Amino acid sequence: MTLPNPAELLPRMASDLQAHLKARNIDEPRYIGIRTGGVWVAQALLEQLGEKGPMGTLDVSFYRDDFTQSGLHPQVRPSDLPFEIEGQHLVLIDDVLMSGRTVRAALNELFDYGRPASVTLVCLLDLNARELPVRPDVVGATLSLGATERVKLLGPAPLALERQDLASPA
Ligand SMILES: O=P(O)(O)OC[C@H]1O[C@H](OP(=O)(O)OP(=O)(O)O)[C@H](O)[C@@H]1O
Ligand SMILES: O=c1cc[nH]c(=O)[nH]1
Repeated sequence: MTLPNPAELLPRMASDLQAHLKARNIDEPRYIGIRTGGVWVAQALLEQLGEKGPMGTLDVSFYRDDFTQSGLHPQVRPSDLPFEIEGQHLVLIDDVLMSGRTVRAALNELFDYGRPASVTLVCLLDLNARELPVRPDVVGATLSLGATERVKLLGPAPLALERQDLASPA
């Protein structure tokens, strides 16, 4: 399986996002990346869009539905949302969409800050393996992996995708 080069996906993602926002008359959305990989994609996307406004970052660790099983990861950092959530149009950005559970956790966290006017979801990769009714509005590429295959985004710059096989010894 050949993995796409994120740099080649970003220009179309940026133009698809612009078209999506324009169709909904959304002028000044607030951009939020999900740590870790989603923040790197958000930074690259904002650069592509020529957007200089503040970007929020979300760490959804405390909101994960497997939190009690996985415990607290040593690298958990607070979320940083340098703008109001209430009434705003949000663009939520992540690197990979697999089960949809990370996005569910992100939405729960965001709604603790306020009631946004809308949330647009952007993902670099959709792995076509959703367990929840979560679909990206803008997607870089869709891949179907084997049962033991995973992809990892390396970053922050340059961005690259790496294939991993859970069945192979580390
Ligand atoms: O749709 P899901 O099944 O929830 O999977 C998608 C999530 O998995 C990865 O996060 P991870 O927790 O590995 O963190 P990372 O971004 O720090 O690699 C990825 O960055 C997505 O956020
Ligand atoms: O392959 C996968 C699945 C979930 N999250 C990732 O980052 N990669």
